Amino acid sequence: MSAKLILLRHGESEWNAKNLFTGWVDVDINEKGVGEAKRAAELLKSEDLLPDLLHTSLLRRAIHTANLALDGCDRHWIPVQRSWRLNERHYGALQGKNKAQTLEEFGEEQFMTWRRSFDTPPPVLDTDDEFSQFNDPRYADIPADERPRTECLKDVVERMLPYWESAVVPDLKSGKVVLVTAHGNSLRALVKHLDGISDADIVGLNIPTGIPLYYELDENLKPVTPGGRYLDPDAAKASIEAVKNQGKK
Ligand SMILES: O=C(O)[C@@H](CO)OP(=O)(O)O
Repeated sequence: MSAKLILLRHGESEWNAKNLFTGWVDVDINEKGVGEAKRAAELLKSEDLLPDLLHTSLLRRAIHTANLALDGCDRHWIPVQRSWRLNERHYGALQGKNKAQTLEEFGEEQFMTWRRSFDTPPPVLDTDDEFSQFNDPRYADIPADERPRTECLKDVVERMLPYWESAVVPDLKSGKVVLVTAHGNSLRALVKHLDGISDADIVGLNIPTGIPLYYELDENLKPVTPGGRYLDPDAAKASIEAVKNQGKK
C-alpha cells in the first residue's frame, strides 16, 4: 500500500508582501497568492493528483488557498476538517512587526534564532495586544492555559502531531488522496516529522508559497522519495530562496 499526501502552503499573503511577521494574525492572500492557488490547481490536475479529503488550519489564507486550488480542479465538494493544530506558528510579540526592522534592531543572529531555531520562541505576546488572538472565539475550545501566546517550532511539532496521528493518518491509511493546506512553519513541523529531519537541520528548511509538495508514503508512512516532490520544482526553488532571505532587504 502506498498513501498519497499533498502539502500546500497558502499563496502569498498581504503580510508576506509587506514583510511582516504574521503567525496567527488572520490576513488574506493577495493577488499573487490567488494566482499561486489557481496555478496549484492546474498542477494537481496535470498530475492527476485530485484530493479526496482536505485538512486545513483555521486561518483565512490557508482556507482561501485551499478553496481556490480545489475549485480549480473540480474538487470544491470534498470533505474538510479544520484544526488550530495546523495553524501557523504563533509568532508571539513579533506578530505585526516588520522583518527588516526587526533584523536591524536585534541583529541577524537573534533574528534568525527567532525565525528558524527549533526551540527558542519569540517573547510572549500580551493577551490584550492588538495582534493577539487570545480571545478569538475560534480558539475558545483550547483551555486558556494551553492557548499559545508564542511558539517555537518544537511547540508546533508537539501540538501538530496529535492531529496528524488522530485525523490525517487514518485518512491516508484508508487510501484517500489527502491535501493538507497550512503554513510555512506548521508544514516545516510536518516535513520534519515525515522526513525525520534533525533539530539542527530543520533550521535550513523553508517552504515556498502556493506550490504543491507531493509525498508518496509507504505502509509505515515513510516518504518513498525523501523530501517529497514539488510539482513545479523551478518555481519552488526560486520561492524557497525568497522566503529564506526575507528581512534582508
Ligand atoms: O510571518 C510568518 O508567520 C512566517 C510565515 O510567513 O514567517 P517566517 O517565514 O519568517 O517564519
